[in-house]
Amino acid sequence: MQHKPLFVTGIGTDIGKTLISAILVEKLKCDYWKPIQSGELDNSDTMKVQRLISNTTSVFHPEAYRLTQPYSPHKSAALDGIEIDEKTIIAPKTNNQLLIEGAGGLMVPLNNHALVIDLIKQLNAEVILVSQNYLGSINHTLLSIEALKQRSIPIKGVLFNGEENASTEDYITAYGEVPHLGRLPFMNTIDKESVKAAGEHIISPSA
Ligand SMILES: Nc1ncnc2c1ncn2[C@@H]1O[C@H](COP(=O)(O)OP(=O)(O)OP(=O)(O)O)[C@@H](O)[C@H]1O
Ligand SMILES: C[C@H](N)[C@H](N)CCCCCC(=O)O
Ligand SMILES: [Mg+2]
Repeated sequence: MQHKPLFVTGIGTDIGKTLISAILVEKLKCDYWKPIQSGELDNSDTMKVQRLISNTTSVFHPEAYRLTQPYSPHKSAALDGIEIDEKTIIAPKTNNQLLIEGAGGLMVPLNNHALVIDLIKQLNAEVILVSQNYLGSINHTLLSIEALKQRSIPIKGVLFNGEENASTEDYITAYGEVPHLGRLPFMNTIDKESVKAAGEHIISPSA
């Protein structure tokens, strides 16, 4: 059976999407695709995930846009003298489960009319939302869930990253009516071995 793509997004940038994508890619042996890379082209998210996984099944698909500057994609594109055309961003063909990593959070602009959340809808993907515990994260997580629901985008669940806060996690999953997909503790060492072992903290999103 062909699965819908899984789209790993977060409640903001730098929230742990790439690390969690690596753990999921290793656990599910799925393919990885980062459609838009802004900056760090010599150490892209695709290269980071590639370095952290051990299985030989996962295929890494080339980015649709490789932008040289580390900003919101709409700004990075403008600085490179181009405009992102979201309609040209087509999921790569594969018989394997495809995991897609977004850029920043849901309402990050691709150009002056389309946001990351519009791309998720266009790609007919299901979302894994990465949240992290900080004062204000309940608001950011529930707003993200609300935006997805408003557009009828399926939510596989919320994955919590870092320090545990059980009451926050309970509130988010109860009010948001979304599955809790586990919590990744802070990792002192990030390498192939620890990424493989970290799979135990994550509940495989149900089919
Ligand atoms: N659980 C964790 N333990 C240790 N370090 C972590 C953890 N989660 C994230 N980090 C570190 O925090 C930084 C940001 O994480 P990451 O690159 O995964 O964020 P991101 O959401 O993918 O950012 P972007 O929006 O740029 O794609 C990285 O250096 C990553 O290794
Ligand atoms: C460059 C960075 N690492 C991400 N890829 C893009 C983050 C864009 C955030 C925009 C915003 O929400 O203000
Ligand atoms: Mg990333």
